[in-house]
Amino acid sequence: MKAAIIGGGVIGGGWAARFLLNGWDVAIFDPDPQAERKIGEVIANARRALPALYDRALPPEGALTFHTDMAEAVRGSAWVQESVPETLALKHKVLPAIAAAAGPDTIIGSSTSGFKPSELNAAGTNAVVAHPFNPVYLLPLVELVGDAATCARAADILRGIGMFPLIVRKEIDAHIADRLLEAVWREALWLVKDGIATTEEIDESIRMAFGIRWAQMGLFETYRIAGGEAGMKHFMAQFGPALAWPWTKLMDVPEFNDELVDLIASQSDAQSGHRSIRELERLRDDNVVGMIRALRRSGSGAGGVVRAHEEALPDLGEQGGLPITVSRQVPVTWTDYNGHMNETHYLEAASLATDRFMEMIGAGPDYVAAGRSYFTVENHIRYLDEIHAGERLTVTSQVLAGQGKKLHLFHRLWHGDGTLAATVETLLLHTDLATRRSSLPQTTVADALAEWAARHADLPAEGAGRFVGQRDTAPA
Ligand SMILES: NC(=O)C1=CN([C@@H]2O[C@H](COP(=O)(O)OP(=O)(O)OC[C@H]3O[C@@H](n4cnc5c(N)ncnc54)[C@H](O)[C@@H]3O)[C@@H](O)[C@H]2O)C=CC1
Ligand SMILES: C[N+](C)(C)CC(=O)CC(=O)[O-]
Repeated sequence: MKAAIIGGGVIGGGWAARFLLNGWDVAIFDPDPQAERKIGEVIANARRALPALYDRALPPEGALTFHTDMAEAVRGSAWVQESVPETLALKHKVLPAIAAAAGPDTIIGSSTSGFKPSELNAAGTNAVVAHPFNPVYLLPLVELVGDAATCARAADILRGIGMFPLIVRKEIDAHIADRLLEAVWREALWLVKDGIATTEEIDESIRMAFGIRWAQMGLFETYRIAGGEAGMKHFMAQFGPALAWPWTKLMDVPEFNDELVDLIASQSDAQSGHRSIRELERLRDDNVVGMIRALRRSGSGAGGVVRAHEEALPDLGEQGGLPITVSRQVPVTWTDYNGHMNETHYLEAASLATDRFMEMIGAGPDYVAAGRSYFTVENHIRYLDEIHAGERLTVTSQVLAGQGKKLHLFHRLWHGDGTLAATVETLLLHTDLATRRSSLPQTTVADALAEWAARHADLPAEGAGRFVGQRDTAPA
């Protein structure tokens, strides 16, 4: 599949990374002579961050091309994303040119932060608003506004690249999220202009409290809890009167002049000017990845979107007659001060492979919830090669023995180029979770395991059965 990105700035670069890292070919048109460098830097950040959200590898990256002719970039694309600056006159120039080169089924999305589809399409085009959030390669939300059938097709494509389409029921200036953000932004500008707070103090008030709350429950669910046991009704009764109090200056907008720009910019420089924008982007990305990963566990918000996307990724398949039990990219957080994957994560990869193998024999989460599981009693790890951040790591699992209470596995950790990086030999015992003692597995599990053991019995397992300090013997 091919996507064309028209305008490769902050948002276009993010869209390019999102499509590319999900296996789409991406063609870019942007007249800025620096566009290729800038987009390259955004994609480098995305390669570091996006795969770290997943426990499985994303599809192989697509091909990235840059074009000096917009029609050439657009031709053959299933999706074209207009991301030129936010002026209606420019969008009116660019959208008809895109439409002229696009196929009849091509989805044309506009990243506009605030224009309505009826305004964008005044010249007879059929674009829908596909409004993303920065960084587009990490944050899932895309507000879709426009023709219902096109939005439904667009939503399917966006889910396929790990995003969360929110179809806006009626067109309105600034859609949903930007209306909320604009309200906070206006209040913040007032607070700075009136000398109530600095830019830094306002940021502290957000990140130390409601910013964390909003990421996992939003506004209404958060306030429902704030109503105590009586819930939302009590919350409304207590704080409803504040609507009539001077708690907001929303429509009383501060005058936008050089004085306001200089005031905000100088405080922002004092607050964050010691770091480059790319440094700040990496800090933001690491924090966002950590938060979304934490949300994966409960499936709340963006964590649920990543989990659903991961479950829809293609099956892992086989390698050399053995099942692939892990296929993932190595996150930066798995590396250490020696600049390679830390020893603990070799075991983590093997442990994930064991979990997957347990699922394959019918001893997955439901079996465990019913009171039975396998406990590891011994591991032997051979560290054969360094593994680096960003690499695609594959684990294959071989059954060495699988009778009675015993499950003896031999995991091989492979580099992306197919060379061996490590082996982990694991012995597990089937356990009754109520008594915490070893026990026989249920027949269905025992049968499935016996089948795998028979299938793997004649396969070589060089390096298995070794002990610490054992010397390599010369091959015969
Ligand atoms: N920056 C943000 O936080 C967000 C911006 N948006 C929307 O995304 C759109 C783009 O905004 P940014 O990426 O922030 O702007 P930007 O200024 O970073 O990038 C715009 C890019 O468009 C290129 N460009 C200018 N004229 C062009 C033309 N005729 N054809 C092709 N490319 C052209 C520029 O060279 C530049 O690289 C706007 O509609 C904006 O409202 C949406 C969500 C968030
Ligand atoms: C400031 N903004 C209106 C361009 C913001 C957005 O449109 C979304 C975002 O990423 O905050």
